[in-house]
Amino acid sequence: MIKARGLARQFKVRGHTINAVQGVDITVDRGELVGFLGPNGAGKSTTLRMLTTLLAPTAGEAVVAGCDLLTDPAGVRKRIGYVAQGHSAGDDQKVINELVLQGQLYGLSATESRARVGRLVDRLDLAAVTDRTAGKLSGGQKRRLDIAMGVLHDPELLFLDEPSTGLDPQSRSNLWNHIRALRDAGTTIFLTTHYLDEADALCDRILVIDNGTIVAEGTPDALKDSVAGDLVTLTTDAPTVTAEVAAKIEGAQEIQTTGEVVRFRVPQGDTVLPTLLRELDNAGAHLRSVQVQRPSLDDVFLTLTGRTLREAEAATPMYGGGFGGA
Ligand SMILES: Nc1ncnc2c1ncn2[C@@H]1O[C@H](COP(=O)(O)OP(=O)(O)OP(=O)(O)O)[C@@H](O)[C@H]1O
Repeated sequence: MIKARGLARQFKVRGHTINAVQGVDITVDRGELVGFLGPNGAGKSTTLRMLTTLLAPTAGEAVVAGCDLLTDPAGVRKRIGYVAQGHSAGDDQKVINELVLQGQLYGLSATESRARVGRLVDRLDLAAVTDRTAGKLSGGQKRRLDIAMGVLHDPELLFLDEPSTGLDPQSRSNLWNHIRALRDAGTTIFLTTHYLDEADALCDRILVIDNGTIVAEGTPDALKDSVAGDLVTLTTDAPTVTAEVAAKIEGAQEIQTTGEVVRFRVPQGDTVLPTLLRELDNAGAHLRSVQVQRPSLDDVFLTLTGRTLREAEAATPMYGGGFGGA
């Protein structure tokens, strides 16, 4: 559904060249829900704007929804939906009118558009608010309205830019359900996010982007497995003996002792526990607690880039502050 090769975009600002996206390869299969994860300024929106024909690439090529991005941008536009970061409906317009009008902009007749809007507002839980003005909707309802506007023409491929930014936790998980339902109904979805939990909970596959380059790609579980392994934390009355026993466990690495706490990583934390507990018992070490944690996507980012996502975001230079929606 998406096949991009060497896609790149530079910006020239006051004599400086910004390499916002540096030759990314992206493959998304039909029916997938793929997340594009990275800190602010990593190049997510710029990539999305190129894939949706809104911004010309400086280099590279792509086929999007079966059409060539460079030679048939109109074909791409017809087949995709795009929900940008900002709220797209007019605040003083009634929801129903905005939606029907949007359908007509996509070339549907008024009757056809009304019928489709009727089905969509049911699916996206907006039926109760169609007579309200868009400005009176809650954050979650607004995002669902944005999505409704983006899928009125029934696109094969939907792009969502930071769909849940600014939503409270309940509205986020509700929105995720709607995004999953769209995928289950056959829409291929490519979304950007800088939330690890969103990428983890929602996406079949994740591409991690940092400084305009894709640094990792895989299912959330495969990405986590690529980190050194599960983190085992043992609190014990005999840390030295415990660390020695841990060192003998097959695959154990990064063994660290801090006071009474011994930590190490091992590929499958839960499967080594029985052996570990038996060996510790034989060695006379008593445990006060045992914890096994799967690595998080933040661990993945840390392993790949040497920074946590939070640090990466804090370090992102804001270029004059004027490119937020870029
Ligand atoms: N129109 C523009 N002119 C100059 N620089 C730009 C422009 N658009 C984006 N940039 C720069 O390109 C880099 C990538 O920006 P981009 O918006 O793609 O990142 P992002 O990962 O989407 O971040 P965010 O989550 O904040 O939207 C940043 O350094 C940004 O300042």
